[in-house]
Amino acid sequence: MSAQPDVESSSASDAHEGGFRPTFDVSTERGGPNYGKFVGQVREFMDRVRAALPSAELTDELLADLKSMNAKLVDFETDEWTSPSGTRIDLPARGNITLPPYDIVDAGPDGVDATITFTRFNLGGNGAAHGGFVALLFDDLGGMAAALNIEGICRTAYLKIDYRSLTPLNSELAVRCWVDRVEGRKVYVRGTLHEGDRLCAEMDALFIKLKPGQP
Ligand SMILES: CCCCCCCCCCCC(=O)SCCNC(=O)CCNC(=O)[C@H](O)C(C)(C)COP(=O)(O)OP(=O)(O)OC[C@H]1O[C@@H](n2cnc3c(N)ncnc32)[C@H](O)[C@@H]1OP(=O)(O)O
Repeated sequence: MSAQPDVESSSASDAHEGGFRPTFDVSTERGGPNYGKFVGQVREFMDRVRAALPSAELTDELLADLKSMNAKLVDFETDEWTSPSGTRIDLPARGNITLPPYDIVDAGPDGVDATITFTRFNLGGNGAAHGGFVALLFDDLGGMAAALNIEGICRTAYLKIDYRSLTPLNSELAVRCWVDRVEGRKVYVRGTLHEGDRLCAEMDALFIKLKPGQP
């Protein structure tokens, strides 16, 4: 299991509180004991689709399979606060299939350390990761670093990425985000992404602490 930040339980009466919640119902059981394997298969499928040149027959076969699978999920839609894809804190990236599947190594007021391995789904071009996925990784982990530092919830005001060298696929990378300084509601966050000693990218971001009820 990944090390994960502490989050407290909140009640359903908080349903319309603003922004990203500092607290949400924690459950490592939603979706069942195999939900993590399910997400893993979804991610593998996205990798394989990105890499595949299927025959026309296989495309038709997979299309039928996917229609069948989508139909099975129609009646199980839930809100963002109770979907396991985003709230399963025991899984990489909280089980959120939108995010690159980072693993938290350590997280607290001093910053967030994580590892990430980008794969074929994250391909930008010529073997390197897409810069948008690097920014997405930094936005989420930077937001987490800000939230843990100020014990409040923030939204990104700006997110600047310097791409210092190519970010590879299929290689474990180290990412770190930390709060540089806090000025009132403004939380300035820095970040780095390394392959070994090589710096791939740096982040300079501003997160704004949300006022109570602010969306
Ligand atoms: C454990 C948890 C796990 C969970 C961890 C989950 C982490 C998820 C992280 C994902 C975060 C996102 O992607 S959030 C989604 C992307 N972001 C958004 O959609 C935000 C859209 N923008 C907004 O909603 C708004 O503009 C805000 C909230 C950013 C700011 O509006 P506001 O609250 O009215 O504040 P405002 O008065 O305008 O600004 C406050 C101060 O910041 C300054 N300021 C505002 N924007 C900027 C800017 N771009 N560049 C420079 N400075 C700025 C202002 O000059 C002012 O300075 P001064 O006069 O005080 O000096």
